[in-house]
Amino acid sequence: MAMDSFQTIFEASALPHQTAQAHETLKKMDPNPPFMSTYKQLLKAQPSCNHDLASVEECELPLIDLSLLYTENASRCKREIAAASQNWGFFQVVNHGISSELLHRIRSEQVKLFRQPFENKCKDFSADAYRWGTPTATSLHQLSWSEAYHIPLCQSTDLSKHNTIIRLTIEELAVSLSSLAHLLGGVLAEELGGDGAYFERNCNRETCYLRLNRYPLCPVPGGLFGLVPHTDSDFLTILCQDEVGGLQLMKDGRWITVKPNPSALVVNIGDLFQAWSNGMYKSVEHRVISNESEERFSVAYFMCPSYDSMIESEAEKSIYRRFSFREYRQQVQEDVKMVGYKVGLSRFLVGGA
Ligand SMILES: O=C(O)CCC(=O)C(=O)O
Ligand SMILES: [Fe+2]
Repeated sequence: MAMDSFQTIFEASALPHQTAQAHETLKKMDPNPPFMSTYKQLLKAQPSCNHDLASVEECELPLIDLSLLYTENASRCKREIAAASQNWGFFQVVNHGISSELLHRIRSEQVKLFRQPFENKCKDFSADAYRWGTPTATSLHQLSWSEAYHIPLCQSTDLSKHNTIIRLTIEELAVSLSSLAHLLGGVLAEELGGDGAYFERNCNRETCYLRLNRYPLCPVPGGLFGLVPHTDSDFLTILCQDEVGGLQLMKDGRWITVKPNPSALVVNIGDLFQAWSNGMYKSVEHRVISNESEERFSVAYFMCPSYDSMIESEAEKSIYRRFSFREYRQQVQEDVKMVGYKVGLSRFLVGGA
């Protein structure tokens, strides 16, 4: 039965009445990465992937109204941001100061960018910005059914050789998201009694990244991960998602689905903030679930420091040893290569191996 449905997926893409030439032309125009042919062996070996997604509950993340920061309720608002970062590692913000016109503009540029033929995608931005699937996957559980442009903002001047509009839109968005990230980072640092200006000094537009994600329709029965479970290797991430949904996070040992809120941005704590706050703020595992009927888009801004920035908490007894962002990145890359996955912060525990 499972094998039948797998064959149907493959055969659906074979059009018997087409000439070879027409087929070639269609293939050339296809925006989708060649998931089915590339992962044919994995899909054959494991025709459906039981991620046990059915039992996942939907919830609303703590919702923070940032306009309160400019009222007499500012202290309460700051405490709520810190509490959500401790208890959830995730929250959503409204009245965040990013214009909805700009968010719509980036979305429509992003859609155009991803709708171009697959063949053109590597050519548009600098060579290694465009990624799709998971080249190292040896099982369906390790495969991300998505494509992305992972854009270092330091390259914003030569971001896109051909497309000026998207370049300008990305630059404009980076400026706004950078102020929002500094604002949130400052609040979180001050709530810890720490250095509120740390992020202004160590993270600037040159050191941060913007990631444009697209989750294409996934015809595999039972669905696959759009993005495999992970934590982010930054201080904090600001995410603008569409209304399709699919983002899930780990809370109290269970996966829960985040209910999309069209007027909110989602914020999550990354590994560096967990270390910097001595484990107070949580870098929580999250993942995206693909679906077979609606494609999904999201934009993520990663607040990262310069590679030489040192990450250490001001606590008397630090859980993690002092490390540079460069060291962290290198360790993550080495682990992915050697162990097959990101080990993350546990590598940097005081007294750890
Ligand atoms: O698309 C999403 O909802 C999440 C994206 C994400 O987690 C990431 O890019 O690190
Ligand atoms: Fe993430």
